Formats: sequence, C-alpha cells, structure tokens
Amino acid sequence: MGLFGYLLRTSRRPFLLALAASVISGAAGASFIALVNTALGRAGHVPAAVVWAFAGLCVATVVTRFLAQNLLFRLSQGFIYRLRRRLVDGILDTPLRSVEKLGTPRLYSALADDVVVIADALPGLPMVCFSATFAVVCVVYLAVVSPAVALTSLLALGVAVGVYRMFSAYGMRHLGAAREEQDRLFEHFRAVTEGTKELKLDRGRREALAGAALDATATTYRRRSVLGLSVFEGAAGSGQAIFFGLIGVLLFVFPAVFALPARTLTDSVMVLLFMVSSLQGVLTWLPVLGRATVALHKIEERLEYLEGAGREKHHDHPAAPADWQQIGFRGVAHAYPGAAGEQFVLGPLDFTFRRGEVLFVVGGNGSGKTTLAKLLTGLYLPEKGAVWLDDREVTDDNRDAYRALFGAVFSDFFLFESLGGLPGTDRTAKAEHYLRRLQLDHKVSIVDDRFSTTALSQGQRKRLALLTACLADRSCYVFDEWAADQDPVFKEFFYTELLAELKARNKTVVVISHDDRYFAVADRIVRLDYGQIRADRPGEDRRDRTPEEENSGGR
Ligand SMILES: Nc1ncnc2c1ncn2[C@@H]1O[C@H](COP(=O)(O)OP(=O)(O)OP(=O)(O)O)[C@@H](O)[C@H]1O
Repeated sequence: MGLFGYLLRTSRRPFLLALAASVISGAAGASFIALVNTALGRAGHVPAAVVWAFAGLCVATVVTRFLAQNLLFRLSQGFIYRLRRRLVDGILDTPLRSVEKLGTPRLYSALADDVVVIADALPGLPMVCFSATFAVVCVVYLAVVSPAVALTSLLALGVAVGVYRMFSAYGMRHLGAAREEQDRLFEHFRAVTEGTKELKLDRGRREALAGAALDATATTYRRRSVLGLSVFEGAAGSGQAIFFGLIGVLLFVFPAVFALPARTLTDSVMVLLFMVSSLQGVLTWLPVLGRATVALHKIEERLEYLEGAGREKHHDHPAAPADWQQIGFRGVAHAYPGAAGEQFVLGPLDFTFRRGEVLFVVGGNGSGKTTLAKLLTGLYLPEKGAVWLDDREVTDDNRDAYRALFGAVFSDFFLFESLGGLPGTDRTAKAEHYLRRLQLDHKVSIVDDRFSTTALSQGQRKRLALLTACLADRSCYVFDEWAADQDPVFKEFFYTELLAELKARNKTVVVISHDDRYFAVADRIVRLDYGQIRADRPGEDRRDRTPEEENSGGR
C-alpha cells in the first residue's frame, strides 16, 4: 500500500481535512491565475468585483495553503509517532525468541532510518494536493478558453502519468534492492560500534570487515540508490519535457492548425507555464516519495513479522500468589535450529524449583543454562511441555503476572540509568543503602531518581544491575554468572552474604555459576549436560566431582 493509502487508512479524518484544505488552496491558486489573465484582458477597465475577487483569492490561497501545511505537519508527526510506537510495542509484545531471530540491526534500521525517510517525505504531501488541484482547475480554465488546448493538455498529462508509472516501477525495484542492502549495512555498523576494540587491535579483521565487507555493501547500496533515484529523476525530467513539448506544440503547431487568436494563445501558454512550475515541486519530490514507499513497505514487513509471531498479552491480570511454594517444569523443552540442520535441544525437563532455596545451575559452556533461565523466567515460551506455578499452569493469560515474580541479571544484562518504575517511595534511600554495601557510593549517587553515572567497569556495572534487581524486590532471583566479573571480595560478598540474606527473606535464588569454590553454599545443585539434567543433588554432594566434571557437558 502506498503512503497515501496508508495515511487514508490510519488517519482518515485529519488526512481528508488536510486534503480538502490543499484542494481549496490549489483551486484558489489556479483561479487567481485565471483572474490575472482576465484582468490583463480588460486592459485597465477592471470592474470592482474583479478587484475584490483578486484580494479574496490572494487571502484564500495563502490561508488555505498554510492550513493544509499545518494540518499535514501535525498529521505526519502523529503518524511518525504512531509508527514508532507500533514498532516499539511490537518488539515488546512479541515473544523474545522471535525478536532475537529478527535481530537488532533490522529493528534499528526500521526504527532509526525507515521512519525518518517517511518523515522527510510527508511534508511534500500538501504540495502534491495543491499541485494536482491546481492542474485540474487550470485544465478547466483552458477548456473555457480553448477546448482543443484543454484536450491536448489532458493528453499530455496522461502521457506524463503513464511515463512516470513506467519509470517508477523500475526505480522502485532498485530502491527496494538498496533497502535490502541497508539491513546488511546496519549489521556492519553494529560490528563496528560494538567491536571497536577488537577491530582496532586486529588490522586483518578491520580491513576485512570495516574495509572490504563494509565497502562492498556500501557500494551496492550506493549503486542501487543512485540508480533508483536517477530513474525517478528521469521520470521527473520526462514529465517536464512533455510539458515543454506541449507548450512548443501550442506555440508553433496550434496557430497554423486551429488558427487560434493571439490572446487565447497567450492565456493558454501562461496558464501552462504556471502549471509546469507548480508541478515542478511534485516532480522533484517523486524520488523522496519512492524511498518513503520502500521504507513503508519495509516497516510493514517488520510489523507483519512481529504481529505474525503472536502477541504476548499484557493485561491487568491478578498478581501471582505471593506465597507460592514451587515452580514446576513438566516436560519443558526448547530447541534452537542449527545452521546445518542440527539443533540444540534443551529438555524435555521435569524439574521443581522450590520456594526459599538457593539452587545452583552448573554445566559446561553451551549446556543450556541460560536457556533454562529464560524458560524459568517466562521469557521463552516452552515449545513442548508446560511451566506450573504450584497447581496453576503458566499460560498466555497469566504469563505477565508470572514474570513479575522474577528479578534477574543475565550475563548480557542491560543497565538502565533511571530507577523509574521500581517499587517503593523510599527507593532512593534503599538504592543509597545498596550503593554503600556494594562499595559504589564513592563512584555513583542517586540524582533525580537516576544513577549519576553508569560509565563504570564491567564488574561495577554488574553491581548496579544487581542493586536494581534487589530494589525490584521479587520472590525469585536468577543470576546468570553474576560473579564472573567480580573481584574475590565481591565474589565472597555475593556467595556468602547476599545469597544467604535473600534465602533468609524466603526468596528462591537460581545461580548459574562456574565458581566451584562456592558450590557448597547451594541447597541444591543441578548439572546440565547437552541440554539434559544429569544430576540434581544437595549442595554438599557435589564435592565428589572435580571442577572439570562440573563444567563438562556443553557443545
Ligand atoms: N540465540 C540463539 N540462537 C541459536 N542458538 C542458540 C542461541 N542461544 C543459544 N543457542 C544454542 O543453545 C545452546 C545453549 O546455549 P545457552 O546460552 O543456554 O548455554 P549456557 O549453558 O548458558 O552456556 P554458557 O556457559 O557459555 O553461558 C548453545 O550451545 C547454542 O548452540
């Protein structure tokens, strides 16, 4: 669907209002030209009514044009906001796994670039409406002056539209191909911004990635864009040439064939010149419209993907019972398809997480610990089996409330600067308390409900993430290799003080860890091995295992 159709569907009333204002403005503008011609024809004997009409049309053209522009500016800003909002809501409401499959570069590209391309194109819409109406009124005026001229102009308009459609189909193909390259460009940009250190250290990779690969993609993008935009420019040039040709026909052919009076000829040519200058703006805007149409298709494609992946329900479901006693996995399984057809499968798992226990999940790299944590926290939906909270199955209807039981720090955590949304009117005091305990009070303070800085070492940033999780005050915590970046003092604090404290407050704590030195603090240790639970035993019992055994079992 084109930009006009989309606007009509999503913002019918304001769009039609703006169109009406543009149409009135275009009609007033063209009538103004006709009036000028009439006044020129009277050669000094102009009736007062014409003078008043002249003044009225001056004011009407300017006012309605301003009104149309203003309405469309508002409409386009609202449209952009709603488009971004739909994308953001789509990302937040779509199951995490589907968002992961789409990948951040594609989402960034839609949010940051496509929306801006559309925003750039929208202000041109009033001009199109104005010019289209202007052209219609001019043709009507020409029909009054000379039906033959009007018919020829209509014919020229028809040819111009036909040529444009032919060109634009071709141009759109190239702009579409350029847009595909843009996703790849964003992937390279991500590699450059997130892999700056590695690229600085490694000239070979820098040249391969930031040089050859980026250049190749950028070159294809540029070539396709230039070709697509040039085709549109070509369409604009052809449109202009057709109108110049029309004026030539009027000047040199019509007087001979139709014996047109000189006055009629002058009027017609003058109107056509105004028409050409009014259409000129539209013609230069066509490439912008082409890009915007491609961008809109891309956004619609992303939205369709997100919506097709199934919306998660976020409604005001009653909170999960605060006194829950256990979370049960019943035949829970999750599979990641592999590149060469092979896949990693976690489960099917039958397992119970008990209230108030400290449970360590151990196992080699890639054995499925993080996947298990995502299933436990309700971030991944089980592909098979079900998660049960006491005697209630976690379903689409109550998953949002179920997720509210968890506080988590994943190994790829995101640190929010703001404390907004965290519970408690005294959260600043609590945050300051934890800052002292985590020995960050000399670095960070709370200013206006935000951390004064998050420009810290990775271990310190993880401490802030832990602080945030603690402020959320949930009944079950998941820490995915939290201590991996901590110095010995903080490892000790985490494993011996914090875990004990959380347990004393009847929290369930699931700790993914490779720190075999501290396995003894666990009430229970679960060892994963190639996606299966190989051992589920009390904390003490694992002492007969070597660290190598504890950490084996990945791919
Ligand atoms: N986003 C993903 N897409 C495809 N496959 C994935 C993805 N994440 C994980 N996997 C696959 O799932 C397996 C288990 O990954 P997971 O992150 O759960 O392991 P882990 O035990 O937490 O590993 P580690 O100790 O290295 O953090 C991996 O071997 C990998 O093949």
